[in-house]
Amino acid sequence: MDHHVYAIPLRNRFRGITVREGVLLHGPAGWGEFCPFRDYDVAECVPWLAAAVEASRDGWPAPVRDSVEVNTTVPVVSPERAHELVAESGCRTAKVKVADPRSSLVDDCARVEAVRDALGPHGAIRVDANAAWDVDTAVAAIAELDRAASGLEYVEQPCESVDELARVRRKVDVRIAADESIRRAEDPLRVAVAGAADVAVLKVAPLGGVRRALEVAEACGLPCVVSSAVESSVGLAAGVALAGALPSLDFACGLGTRSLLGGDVTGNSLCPVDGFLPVPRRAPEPERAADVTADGPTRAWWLDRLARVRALATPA
Ligand SMILES: O=C(O)CCC(=O)c1ccccc1C(=O)O
Ligand SMILES: [Mg+2]
Repeated sequence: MDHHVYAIPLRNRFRGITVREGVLLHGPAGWGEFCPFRDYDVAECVPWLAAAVEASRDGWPAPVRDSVEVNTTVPVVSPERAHELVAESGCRTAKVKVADPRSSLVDDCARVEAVRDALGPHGAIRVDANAAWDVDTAVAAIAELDRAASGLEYVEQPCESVDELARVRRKVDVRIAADESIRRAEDPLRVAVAGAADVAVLKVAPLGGVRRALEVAEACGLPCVVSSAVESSVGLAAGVALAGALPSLDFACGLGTRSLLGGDVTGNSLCPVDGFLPVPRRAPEPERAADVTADGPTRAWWLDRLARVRALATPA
């Protein structure tokens, strides 16, 4: 079989979704994963296909390290649940989702305090606001969250625009990381030139593959953090390959997301051990894909999407 459509339930709602779906593609170099979120239009899916084609047809560039430190990712959950997730992760760094419509700043601070308690004084805490704040709200919220964390490592995408990020960055002492601003940028260099961020977040699929993400890393000239899009272990492997190939890596990567899923396509998942993942040479075989096969309508929806993205990506 050269493709497999999967549907994996999430253990907690994340980014408004409760099930992660996509297509695994097989080629001469192994397996790739195509899993753009349902709300993306066809054009936005094109780089995701390029990343899956790279993995399955070409493989990845050689790594320069053999393991990668990762953060655990804490969704919008109760402080008690956040404490448990961090304690069971084995990671020294945690990323906490904040500024969600279902969570007030008071809730966010309580969750961050619980995460600090679970990590101990030497762990690192970063927060991700997914562009939810305006400049003044960001400046005030960052001060509160920095206090609750007893020091934040960085704040990811506090506001939407590059200009707003730059303004927040001038007003706070906490580092700013750009995520959506890198992913959606036609010119990632602009983020650095504008003085908008201290750290760039790179995701393989929206950037169009490991090679393209390495070019973006070089062009933006910032320290990079590789993050997942909450893929199965097949897609996660591409993220770890990128993290393994970056010339320098100063922060833990957002690739500890296997635990957000209630299943996987592989028997041997990319779960961090003591906060580290081994750098793979190719994606793992999806030998357990049959456990998470999508139902008929879901399968039809994905094969139709794949055909339309292919048609756009390879003009007749
Ligand atoms: O960075 C991490 O810790 C996990 C990945 C993550 O948060 C994420 C996953 C899917 C879509 C968006 C995001 C995000 O960083 O905003
Ligand atoms: Mg982010």
